[in-house]
Amino acid sequence: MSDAYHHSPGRTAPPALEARGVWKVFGTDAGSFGQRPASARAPEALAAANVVGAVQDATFRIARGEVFVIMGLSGSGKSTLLRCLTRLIEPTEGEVHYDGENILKLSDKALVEIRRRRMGMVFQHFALLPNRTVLGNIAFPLEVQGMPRAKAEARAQELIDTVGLAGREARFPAELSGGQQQRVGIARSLTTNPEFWFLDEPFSALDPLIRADLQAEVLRLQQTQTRTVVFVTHDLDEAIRLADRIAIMEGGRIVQIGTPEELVTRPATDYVRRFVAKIPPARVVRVSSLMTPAQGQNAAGGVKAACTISEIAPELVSATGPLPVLDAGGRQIGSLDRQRALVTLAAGA
Ligand SMILES: Nc1ncnc2c1ncn2[C@@H]1O[C@H](COP(=O)(O)OP(=O)(O)OP(=O)(O)O)[C@@H](O)[C@H]1O
Repeated sequence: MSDAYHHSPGRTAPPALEARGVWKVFGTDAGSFGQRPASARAPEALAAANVVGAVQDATFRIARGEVFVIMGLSGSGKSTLLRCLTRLIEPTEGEVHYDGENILKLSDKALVEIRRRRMGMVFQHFALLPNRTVLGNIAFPLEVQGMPRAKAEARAQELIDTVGLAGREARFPAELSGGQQQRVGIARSLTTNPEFWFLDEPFSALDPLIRADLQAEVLRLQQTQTRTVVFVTHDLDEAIRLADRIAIMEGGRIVQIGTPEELVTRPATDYVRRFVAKIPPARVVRVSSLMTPAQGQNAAGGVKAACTISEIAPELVSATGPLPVLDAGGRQIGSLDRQRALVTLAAGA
């Protein structure tokens, strides 16, 4: 995750990916839906007409390198929205721009090309090729692109090491645990070095420890090779761990988009408030939000502005006065009142 997005989410760079007024409705054709006035698109009107508004008027921008998490209860429209973004499902209405180009206007051929070269995808249940080894599965997308097998396998080997599968390259999918299979899926989705990485509930079927391992893996990969990531989950804990920003969906609509800190400290609706109620503020509130700006000399020690209050708990406990706050480069940009930070640390704990 890059610090820039915590401070000014989505505003510093031109959007890598943008959805404008995206709708996906089931139960009517796009033509007749397009003629509906706004009043006939309200949730009650859709329900009365027996139309499922799986995604309703989704509009957002995702900055390059951002981890954007789509979260919501089962049936809220997360998967459908993700599939609209990749055009695995044809939206009923709206626009989806990659670097300013609307992919809904692309020919099938151009779309396949953009998916192969620029997008990587991981799903909860996706088919590994049963007759290919781990190495063969991971090399597969490159072979599809026409890369000679030996070269593709050399690249695959690098990824095997990256995702911690070294020593298992000759195994077949049936000989792997669920967590290992997901690691193969992750590696396979990254062989082409995609700029955009889409993950749809990739860890939901795994037990909590393996799940935490793989979340850490995603964060580690993101630190070494930054991509624009769209991650779908119904697990708020996972969302908070991974996200620069989270979009919360309810009944097909995005009800709030914000950093984890914004959602916890300023929930826009009761629905969001109930979702985030169990999250201790210290886990999401950043030092930068509580500090008083100050220019100082090079401080001998201090805490990073981008850290959460939980992350600096040891420093807070041992400090005797205000703590210098440092930017990523180690320059002092503020001062943190210890008492104020301790109040946040205690809240909800
Ligand atoms: N092909 C389809 N035909 C009709 N309705 C559909 C279809 N696909 C999805 N829906 C409906 O659209 C809504 C959103 O579904 P979606 O799968 O996107 O939700 P979700 O938030 O991803 O749920 P989950 O967490 O359970 O996967 C649901 O009401 C679902 O029943």
